[in-house]
Amino acid sequence: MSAARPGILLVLDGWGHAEPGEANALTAADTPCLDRLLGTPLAVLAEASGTAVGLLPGTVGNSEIGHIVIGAGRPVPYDSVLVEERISSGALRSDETLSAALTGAARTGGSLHLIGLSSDGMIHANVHHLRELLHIAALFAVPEVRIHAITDGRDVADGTAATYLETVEGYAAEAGIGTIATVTGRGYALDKSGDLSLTERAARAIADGAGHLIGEPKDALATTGRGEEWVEPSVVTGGDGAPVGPVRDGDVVLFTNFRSDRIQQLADHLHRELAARGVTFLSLAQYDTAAAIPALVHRADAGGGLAARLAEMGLRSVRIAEAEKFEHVTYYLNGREAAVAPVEEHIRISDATPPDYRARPEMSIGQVTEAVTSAARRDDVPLVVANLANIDVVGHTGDHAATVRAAEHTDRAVEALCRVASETGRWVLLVGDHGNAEKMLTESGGVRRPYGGHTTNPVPAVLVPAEGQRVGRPQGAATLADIAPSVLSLLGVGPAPAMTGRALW
Ligand SMILES: O=C(O)[C@@H](CO)OP(=O)(O)O
Ligand SMILES: [Mn+2]
Ligand SMILES: [Mn+2]
Repeated sequence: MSAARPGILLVLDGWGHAEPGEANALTAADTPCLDRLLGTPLAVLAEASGTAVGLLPGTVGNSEIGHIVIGAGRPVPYDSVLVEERISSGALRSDETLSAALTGAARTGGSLHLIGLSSDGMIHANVHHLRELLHIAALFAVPEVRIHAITDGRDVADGTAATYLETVEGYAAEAGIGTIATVTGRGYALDKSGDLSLTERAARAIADGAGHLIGEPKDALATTGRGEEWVEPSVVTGGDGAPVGPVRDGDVVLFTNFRSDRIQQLADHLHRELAARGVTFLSLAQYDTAAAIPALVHRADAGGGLAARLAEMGLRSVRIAEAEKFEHVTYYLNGREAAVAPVEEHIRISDATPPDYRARPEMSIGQVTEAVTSAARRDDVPLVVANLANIDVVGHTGDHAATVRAAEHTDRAVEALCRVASETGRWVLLVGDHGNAEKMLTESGGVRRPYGGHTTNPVPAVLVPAEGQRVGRPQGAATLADIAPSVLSLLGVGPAPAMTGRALW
């Protein structure tokens, strides 16, 4: 353990590692500061995807599990793994909550509505889970199942939604039950910025069958000029031209995303309207909704990590991020603990209207940098934790040039913060939470497409020691589980008992 020094933990969101190449926006960018840091012996590559962080093997990393594991100091089984286990073991078929709801629907003639992201991006959902859910609905003789498909274009390449809709229709045909009733882009249905005008468009299509009327589900894909994330809320109509599946009193609604943060806004919006009409609400995994929606699969405990240790030792930390990543440096880093410990201060840099990030790759990084600087200048704050969102958020646009600029803005911010750290006797630990911008192109069937999704690549983790601070070189393989023990060691504190990671420096 090194002598205690205050520090700054900087999460560069979406900062993955890959060899230089046409797809790599990070190596294409002019980033002299980051390049220098990555060239020091104190830089290491850390695993941030798959089983190293509690995901299924070969699954790309994501911000939630990335920040959960950075905070926990150990891999934590993610909701996708827990859902997968309940489905593949067949246990979901005998789930009491689900059985009661479906038995009720079969008895009263109610419909089951399945609402979720229709892709296998494995960040928010897995469309293949519908196969089991439709099979279970058939087992319970539910009279009809309406599928409200949400198109992706963010976790998976654009131009793939038609394939996923076909997959859903194939599972419905195989189960002998299920019709796609609405098709809506995730930009509307999975908004998390609080823009309820977007949520309302999705809710009107799902709840009332009000939206762009279409004959076939795939007809919805022609409604967008800006990628499948923005397919207009569309309603499939039957031969008589009437919508095939609005929610009616006494129906059952089951949300099929295993990740909460983006679907919870729609879930709460629909619950406010429909629960009073005797509609039963369920979610496949546990959600952080205002409404109490029974979950079929419960979360693993992610507590007992960095936040608990800092509170135990009375070490104050200031957490800083833009709105897009604020929950990540607070709620998720704290192990999905909503209570704010007395030794924590949270600063949310809120951007009035989320612009088209391609036009503003700098986002609000200037304000974030200012907030980190003023916290670093305080001597009652041993730890400042911040997330620089640009590389991931702009990376999700799939726009290579904009992402290069986002990386360059990030580089200038890191350079400024390293200078502040040096002036204030602090170390700086930089780490990615998963990859994104190092892969901006994908290829399938010989066709190359822009790709804004995450990767399974390792992420850089690099320490800039405080003036005169003696540290060791990282040895052996590293994962995100090693970050919390490293931060605690640099603060002169031992790891929390539950931590399986180790101090890298
Ligand atoms: O934007 C999101 O919701 C996901 C991608 O779907 O990214 P992240 O895990 O970085 O939040
Ligand atoms: Mn992220
Ligand atoms: Mn992301």
